[in-house]
Amino acid sequence: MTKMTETAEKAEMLEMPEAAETTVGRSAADRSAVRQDAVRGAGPRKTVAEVTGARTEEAAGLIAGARERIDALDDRIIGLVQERMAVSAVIQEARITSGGRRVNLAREMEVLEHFRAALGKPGTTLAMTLLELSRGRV
Ligand SMILES: O=C(O)C(=O)C[C@]1(C(=O)O)C=C[C@@H](O)C=C1
Repeated sequence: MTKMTETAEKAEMLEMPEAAETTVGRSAADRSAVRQDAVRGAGPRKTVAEVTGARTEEAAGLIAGARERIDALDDRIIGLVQERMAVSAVIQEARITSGGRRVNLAREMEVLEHFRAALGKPGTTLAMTLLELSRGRV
């Protein structure tokens, strides 16, 4: 298992921001972080350990890659939630226009049970949030 480079490790241990700013002796992951900081005009940068909680470059690299996948998944989840809200609005609009009520509690119970069966108690909480986002948009 590869340890953090000596320079990076020393800079972290001694809390030397000026040393931490240099790219010399830094891992590829650290150099990438330095570039990202420069792009967004950030202040003193954090070490890989601070950003990822990892203590080795191997773990830091794995975490960085997995976080990219999580960000991509979160984007898709957000897109799906927005799509769900739009479909729900179509249903509610049709029901209200036909003279019915916006809310249909029996259906909401089905949705809650669907999520509870798949994800347990936190699934119910998630479904309640989805219903809150979907209800009353028309
Ligand atoms: O299925 C319906 O009848 C809807 O109106 C959709 C929906 C939902 O977003 O799931 C929204 C409001 C209702 O109270 C019940 C469910």
